[in-house]
Amino acid sequence: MSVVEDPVLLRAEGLCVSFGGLEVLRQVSLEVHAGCVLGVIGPNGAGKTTLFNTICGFVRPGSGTITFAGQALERPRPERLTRHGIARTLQGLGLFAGLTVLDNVVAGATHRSRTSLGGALLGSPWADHDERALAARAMDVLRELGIDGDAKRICAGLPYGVRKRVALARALVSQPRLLLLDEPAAGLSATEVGELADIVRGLAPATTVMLVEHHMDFVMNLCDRLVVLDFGEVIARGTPAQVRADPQVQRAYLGDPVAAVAGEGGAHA
Ligand SMILES: Nc1ncnc2c1ncn2[C@@H]1O[C@H](COP(=O)(O)OP(=O)(O)OP(=O)(O)O)[C@@H](O)[C@H]1O
Repeated sequence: MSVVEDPVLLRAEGLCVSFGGLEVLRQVSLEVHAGCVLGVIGPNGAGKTTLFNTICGFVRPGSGTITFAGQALERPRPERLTRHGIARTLQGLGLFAGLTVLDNVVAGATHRSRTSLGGALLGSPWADHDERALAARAMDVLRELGIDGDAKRICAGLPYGVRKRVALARALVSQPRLLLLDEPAAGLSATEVGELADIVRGLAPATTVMLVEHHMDFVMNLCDRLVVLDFGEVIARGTPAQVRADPQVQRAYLGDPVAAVAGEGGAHA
């Protein structure tokens, strides 16, 4: 008998988060289907990054549950996320400025190494083998992202668009099942945004993507489904076309360019 796998890779149910008296997430529920690109949008302060932080275990919800690949993610430890099959990029990139591009990317995959710290210090044969395998894998990812020529360069001083790709490579090298991208298009030129969309579309089908983003053209063209947050609540969900036509979404963006939600060329909501 074949086992039918749940098409929902990540499910959040009834997430509530408060900081002091401020309710930042209120009963947020969503599903991320395997192999899809889900975009989370909403005005500034809507709770998007807090939602990511909750999934990653940086923020503990007051109530609610998160299930990943059918297993409850109870108190996920951020440093263990890649072991679960989840990787994340940060708004602030979080690269080691003084390290090379390659070393930054290898740092994202060290959980896959079989070498213990003791083994590495004692020069176990696994240590060399693992290091070479990780470097080869990291080079493959850099090649896929078109920045293998920068592998030996120190990150500091590289153009912002290249450093953004390094951050993406560092997340991808752990071969995550779920990739969380926090404002991946922010600060990129129009050309770079288009290239990024191609990269995300071209990811292995086994990679599911959840992204937070303000760049509406990018979101509307790339995402399979959207969830819209406003003041910590889900106010709409559906395909980009459904969300774009939703009057509540348009109202939420009043004060920001409504045209941006309507996909009429505004770059940022
Ligand atoms: N650690 C924290 N302590 C207190 N308040 C916080 C904390 N983190 C976020 N907040 C507040 O929670 C609200 C939601 O913030 P969050 O960063 O999740 O929103 P966002 O939708 O990602 O916004 P943006 O689009 O501007 O990045 C904001 O009012 C913010 O000031």
